[in-house]
Amino acid sequence: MVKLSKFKIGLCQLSVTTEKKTNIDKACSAIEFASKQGASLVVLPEMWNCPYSTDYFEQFAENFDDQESASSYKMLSKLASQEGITIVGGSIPERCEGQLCNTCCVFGPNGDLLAKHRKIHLFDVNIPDDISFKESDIFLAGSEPTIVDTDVGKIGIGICHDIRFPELAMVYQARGAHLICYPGAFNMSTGEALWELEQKARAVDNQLFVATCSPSRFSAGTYTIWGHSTLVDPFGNVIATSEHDETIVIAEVDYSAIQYTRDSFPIEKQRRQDIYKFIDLHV
Ligand SMILES: NC(=O)CC(=O)C(=O)O
Repeated sequence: MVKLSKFKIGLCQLSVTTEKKTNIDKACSAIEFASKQGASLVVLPEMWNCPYSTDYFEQFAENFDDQESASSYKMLSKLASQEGITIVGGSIPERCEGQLCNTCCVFGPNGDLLAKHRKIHLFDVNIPDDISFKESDIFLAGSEPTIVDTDVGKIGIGICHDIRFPELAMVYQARGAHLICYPGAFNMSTGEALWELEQKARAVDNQLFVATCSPSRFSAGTYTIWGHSTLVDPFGNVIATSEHDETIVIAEVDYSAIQYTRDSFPIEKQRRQDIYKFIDLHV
């Protein structure tokens, strides 16, 4: 049940250091700042507590069941309840049964964990003379879509490369999502070419809001990050965005734009399942 159909969102584009405590302190201040600006939903970047680099993931990983050591996880839960807001906690490396996952935790206003999304599509890429990265050397892929009912609507979660798979966004749309949040860390070449395009495509195809949140460009590690955390509406308009520096984007989400867009272009009613013979995405 949506309590707020019009609210402010805060996208915290943080610069990530090699000191975990510094990263947690920065995230904590950013969440408090966004909340003071009136944000009811705050989103953090992919890998906000750890440089986006395969040499750091193991060292920064947390086991969420071990409350003593899970300092990033605990901070998010505490801040959600302290500020009375919903937090889509970007992602951090999660230690799970002897393996690592790239995991996003969502907390509600009383600090409870509402959902946990493990990145489904791992970022394995090799662009000759440009970039090579292989998340699957380190991470185990998640196997479940994650849609979560919050005070600020039904939110589907994807992590970065997950945005490239329209099927995942379609599952979220079919299950009633108002907004899809993609914490992400695109790099310089994929960022310039595809970051905004992918967001607009997922928003327009599914007639819902898309929010992304990235680390800032000058984060630690050798992977150079694109930045540009953004909010796109169901019509494909960029409601708010940023450059690549550390910043907090505050923007208004108004879910009436979803109905307006769907009434204007009733593509859901016009869909010809008889022709595409798609699998049933609603189950
Ligand atoms: N972190 C990622 O998944 C990066 C990605 O998808 C990209 O294009 O860059």
